[in-house]
Formats: sequence, structure tokens, C-alpha cells
Amino acid sequence: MYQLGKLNSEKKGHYHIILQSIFRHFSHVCIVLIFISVSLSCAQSKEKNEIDQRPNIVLIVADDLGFGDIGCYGGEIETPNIDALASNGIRFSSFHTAPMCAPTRAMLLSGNDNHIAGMGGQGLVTEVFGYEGKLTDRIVTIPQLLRDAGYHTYMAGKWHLGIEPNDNPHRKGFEHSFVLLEGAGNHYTNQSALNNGISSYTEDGEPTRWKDGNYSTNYYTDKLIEYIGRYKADDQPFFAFAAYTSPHWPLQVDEKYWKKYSGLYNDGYEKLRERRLNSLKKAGIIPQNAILPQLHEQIKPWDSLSEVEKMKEARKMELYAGMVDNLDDNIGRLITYLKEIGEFENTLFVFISDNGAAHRDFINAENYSSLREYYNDDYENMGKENSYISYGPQWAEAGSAPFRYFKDYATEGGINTTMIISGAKVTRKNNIHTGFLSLLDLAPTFYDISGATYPEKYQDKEIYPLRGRSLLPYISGKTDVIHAPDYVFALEHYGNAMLRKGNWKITNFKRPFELENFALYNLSNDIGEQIDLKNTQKEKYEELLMEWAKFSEEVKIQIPAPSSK
Ligand SMILES: O=[N+]([O-])c1ccc(OS(=O)(=O)O)cc1
Repeated sequence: MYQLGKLNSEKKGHYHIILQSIFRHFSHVCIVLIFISVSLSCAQSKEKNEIDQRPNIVLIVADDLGFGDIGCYGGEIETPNIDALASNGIRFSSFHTAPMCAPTRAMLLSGNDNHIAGMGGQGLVTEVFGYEGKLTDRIVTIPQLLRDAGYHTYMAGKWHLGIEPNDNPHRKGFEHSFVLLEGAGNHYTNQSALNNGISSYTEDGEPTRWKDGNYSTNYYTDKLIEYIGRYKADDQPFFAFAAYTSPHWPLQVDEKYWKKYSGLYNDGYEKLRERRLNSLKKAGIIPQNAILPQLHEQIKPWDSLSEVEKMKEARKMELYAGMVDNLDDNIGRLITYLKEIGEFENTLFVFISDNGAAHRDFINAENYSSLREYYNDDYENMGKENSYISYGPQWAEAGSAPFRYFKDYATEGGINTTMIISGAKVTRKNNIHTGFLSLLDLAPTFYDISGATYPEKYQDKEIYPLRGRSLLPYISGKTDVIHAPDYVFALEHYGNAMLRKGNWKITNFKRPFELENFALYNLSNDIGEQIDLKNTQKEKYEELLMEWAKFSEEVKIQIPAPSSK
């Protein structure tokens, strides 16, 4: 018994030791497990905090807005909401886009040249490199990379980067989108002058119709607010692209927006242009010694117009001002909403125009026969949903003062546009930056801010590297310079060509395109591109032409552009 008892007690002791040791080990294991899980959850919540802190990005693009239109650029049009963004941030006086809508949007969303992106010629669809008429897989878009980096991505407004389902914003990185696929459409209805009479809209890639009676800018704002609202409770930041179609023709807006501008333009476009020159100077946007360039040859002197013509002309500008006023109101609605949901402080805002003021006036009911059956452009009807008005080169040239010409041209009037950056990450307040920058700098800025890395390949395809530079060091006050003094920037669209190296610029818009038609300007004292220095600064001219040849080969420019399939 004893033996047995001893054995039993020995056994028991043995078991006890084993159990103790298991327990000790177990408790060690537990401690280690607890430690791992605590550190993991700390790491996770740290990561979560980091994600939480990344700012939302709101990119607002106005369509064909003139350089000096808005209040904070000296303009008489009332834009208190955009002005408030400006006073809380930076206005740029030398921000550059492409001279037309679609190449600008391609450059903006890709951070690359329009040919590399696939938009060498707005309106062309070909199989030729650079002229595919859509965003190709040589590039990746801002929403694609931001979405991969954990952002929600929303868009409302004009797309204009391809009409096929595969080209849709839904396939190009936007989680939610409500878009007009073409370059322009009636602001109140489905009617279009461009696409067999009907505008094409899609929501999240599915065809949809415009609900007649809704107004473009109001509805696009509603849509963005709806998309942001859907996910406001989760932790992800968002990228919202407000691609407004205002103040693009047809000039249409509710009376309450334009009535307050009644009579303001009765002294004509040349006078407005002079006022704009002075108001831009007063706002500190352009140099005090800037002068107005020669008027475009298409423009009839105001004094040569009849009284009836003058009335109609002045009304065009009143309508245009009303559209900009309404645009500002809607930006205010978006801001108010972001304040209500507590997201305003953590949002970076960028406001730009897609190109200079628009001169095209061939699309109106008078001279565009397919529109006559729908539209009535009589004085009393101007601005209503069944009128089709554009304000023409005369007002566009006032809108692009003090630059030469307007949209379509690669002169500064076509490509030097309004740009404001404000909000999260922007430490400079009420600041004006006069140095050169371009829309190619926006994609790298957004990647920098969101922590997204730009890859060498996207979805197994090699992509072209970014061409611009992040603005983050500048906007956060870490540097005063954006681009080096010898920075080269060039662009081409239908033979409208420019290349800039520092303040030297070569510009070409003559037809047919010939290399020797490039003129040379020194923008440090000639922002109106009036004094051609190519015969007196031969070395500089040759240097810039060499840069042009390099650029042209690199992005595979074809002049004339290949024809559509
Ligand atoms: O010629 N069009 O058909 C045409 C021209 C310009 C345009 O506006 S833009 O903003 O898309 O350049 C739209 C259509």
C-alpha cells in the first residue's frame, strides 16, 4: 500500500510538476499571446489613426471659366465661397492647363501628357498611339490609385474621355459617378447639339437620362453630397471630383442668378477687358506694368454694333456671370455640407478652370441649323432652357485679359487659368504664387498627400512615369519654389503648340503648322505675348526648338493629327 501509496504520491507529485510546468508554460504562452494581440491591436489602431488623418480631396473644375472672372481674382462676379477658399489658401497666377477640355481632363487625371494618356485630339477616335480618344492603359488615373490606397472616389459632371463602357469613369477608378459623357449639353434637359440630339449620361457606368427640369450644377452638387453622405460614417477618406459644366455654353441659368448683373456690361466687352486688367492688378494677381494685347481679328468693335445688338451682347455676359454666381453658390452648398458632417477641416480643396475662356460661338440657334427647331434665341428668351447662346470671342477676350486670345490656343489666354488650393495641408493663407506650375503637378500632389505610391506597372501593364511634381512641400510652407528656373513644360493639341523653359516661351498657332512659325516670347515682361524675339534671341530660340523636337518625339505628336476611324 505504502509502496503503492508512495508510488501514487510520487506519481501525483510528478503529475503535479508536469501540470505546474504546463501551466507555467501555458501562462507564458498566454502572456506572449496577450502581448502579441495587444501590440497588434495597437498597431492596427495606429494604422487606423493614420488612415483617419489622411485628408479628403475635393477637386473642383469649372468649364471654360475666364482668368479674371471671380472675386478673388479681382472680377466683379460675386463668388464669396470660392473667395473664402482663396483667403484660407493660395491663389496661383501662372497655373497652366491644355487649351481644350478633353486633353486637360486627360492630363489632369493621369498626371501625364495628353498624347501619352490617349487624348492627342479632342473628338478623334483612332488606333494611332496618342490619338485613341480615351484614357489608355499607358497611364493610371488618380481615382484608381487613390481607391487602391483606401479612398472612396466620387465624380459628378463632365467626363469627355470616351463614350464606350470600358472608357467610363466607372472603369477608371470612380466608385460612384454621375456623368455627362460628351463635351457639352443642355443644362436643363437631355437635348444636345452634339450627339444626334441627345446627351449621354451614365451613373456608375449604367446609361441614365437627365431628369428634365434639374439644373446641371445644382444636380451635380446634389449627387456628390449624396455619394459623400453614403459613407460618411466609415473611416475612409474620399476623393470627390466636381467636374462642373458651368459656365460652358449654352449659357442657361435661372433668372435669380443673372438679374443682379443687369446693366453691368452695357458699356461693352472692350471696357470690361480694361476693367479686368485693372482689377487683376488691384487683386495682386498680375504685374502692375501688364498691358492688354491686340484684340483678336474676329472681334467687332462695340461701337460698331446696333443698339439691339448691344442689348443682346450685354445679356450674354449677364447670363455668363449668373452661371458663375450659381457655380459659387453650389460650391458653398458642398462646403456647408462638409462642415455639417465634420469633414471640412480635414479636406483639401483644389479649384481650377479646364482651359481659358471660350470663344466658340458657332453653336447657336441662328447659325446651327439642327438647333433651330428646338431653340429660340430671341432677346426675351435668352438664358432659358430652350435658348442656345454662347458669348463669343468678344467676351472671351475680356475673360482672358491680360493674356492673348482664349480657349483652343496655346497662347496664355487658352492655358493660363484660375487655380486655388486651400484647406488641409495648406499652411499658407491668403497667399499668391506667381511662379509657373501646371495641372500635371496635381496627381503627384494627391499621391503625396494620400500616401499612394505611383507604380511602374498597373494591372500588369507598364505605365509612363508622372511628369509633374508634388505641390505638398510648397503648400505646407517647406519650400518657396515649385519648379526650377529651367523647368520645361510643353503641350500640343491640333497644332496649337507651346513650350516653356523658365520664363521663355515658344508659341505656335499658325496654319498650316510649320516649325518656323513658332514665335519666341519672354514672359517675364511680356505676358501678352506681343513681342516676338525669335530674330533677336536666336540662341534661346534654337534651344527651345531643340527642346520641342525632344518633346514631340517623346510623346509621339502627329501634325496634322490622324483622322478618326
Ligand atoms: O465642336 N464641338 O463639337 C465641340 C467643341 C467644343 C466643346 O467644348 S469643350 O468644352 O468640350 O471643349 C464641345 C464640343
